[in-house]
Amino acid sequence: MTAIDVQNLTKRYGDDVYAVDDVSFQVREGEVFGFLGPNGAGKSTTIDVLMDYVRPTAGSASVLGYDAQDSASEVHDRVGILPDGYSLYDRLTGREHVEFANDLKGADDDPEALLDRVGILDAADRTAGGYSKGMTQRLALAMALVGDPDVLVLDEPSSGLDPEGIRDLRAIARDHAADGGTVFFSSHVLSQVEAVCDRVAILDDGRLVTVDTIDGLRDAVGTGATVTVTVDHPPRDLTVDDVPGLVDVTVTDDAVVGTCVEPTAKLAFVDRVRDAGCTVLDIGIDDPSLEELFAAYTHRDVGETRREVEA
Ligand SMILES: Nc1ncnc2c1ncn2[C@@H]1O[C@H](COP(=O)(O)OP(=O)(O)OP(=O)(O)O)[C@@H](O)[C@H]1O
Repeated sequence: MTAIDVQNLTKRYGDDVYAVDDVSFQVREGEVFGFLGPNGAGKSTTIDVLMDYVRPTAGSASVLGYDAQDSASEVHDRVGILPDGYSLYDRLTGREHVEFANDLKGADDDPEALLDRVGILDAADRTAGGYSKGMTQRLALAMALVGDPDVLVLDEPSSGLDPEGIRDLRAIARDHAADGGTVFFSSHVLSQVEAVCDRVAILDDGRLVTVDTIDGLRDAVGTGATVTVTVDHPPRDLTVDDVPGLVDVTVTDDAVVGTCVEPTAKLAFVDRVRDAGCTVLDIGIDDPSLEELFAAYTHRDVGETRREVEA
């Protein structure tokens, strides 16, 4: 079944700011779906429409078959949201925040179990005013998990988290999907999306650029994997011209490097190096990073993409 269905969604502010421009995509139940785009791409606006925080100019959005506008309370009952830049109540403790979320959701979850799951059980009875940025984010994630929602919407969830927090977040997202739930993971941090998502939508300047698996994106861009075969000595008679999908072969004193635009070319390439009398000492494969794919799709250079990612 479709968990999230966005059809021809447009949100315009004033006469000429198209925050989201004719965007359509579907998220399947049980998948971790990455929603990727640079700052200002329209990610939060799309989420705001899903939650009926803003009304679309045109098009529609639904969650688990419920129209985001007409059935907002049914949507809210089934969605746990970690909003971008969530503000806590300084004078309430972590435990009280989870109890508050329980009240809002009509749930009866054990605050300690949830706080433990996000790694801040030891701060359960401290007031949130003294929480660090990472702890704040962890608490907001615990609140999103209240009531075991069918759909988890995470807007820039790794913001403020340390590496351990990021690992915990990924595990929570994957567990949620493994249990049949759906995760909508919006981020401008490409590596986060790559590590956890089944499929990715790329949004740029309000428009949907593509929706695909990470492997599908790689195939479509066709930038290929770099295969480095470390050898005992340079090959004497290397014949590679007839290997389909193998391009740009270079030979150094201790390695033969080829770009494979077809997965099957990798093994064939290594075989040919062996056939040329070399002993293969090591094989390294570097797939193009999501950063490079993103740059290719949005027609930016990788340096520009990196600057946006780091912003
Ligand atoms: N209330 C508003 N009034 C006017 N313009 C807005 C409003 N909300 C968003 N925008 C504009 O819409 C565009 C998309 O913004 P949005 O916040 O959805 O992007 P985003 O992809 O979530 O970015 P970020 O990663 O920085 O959070 C931006 O150009 C933004 O300035």
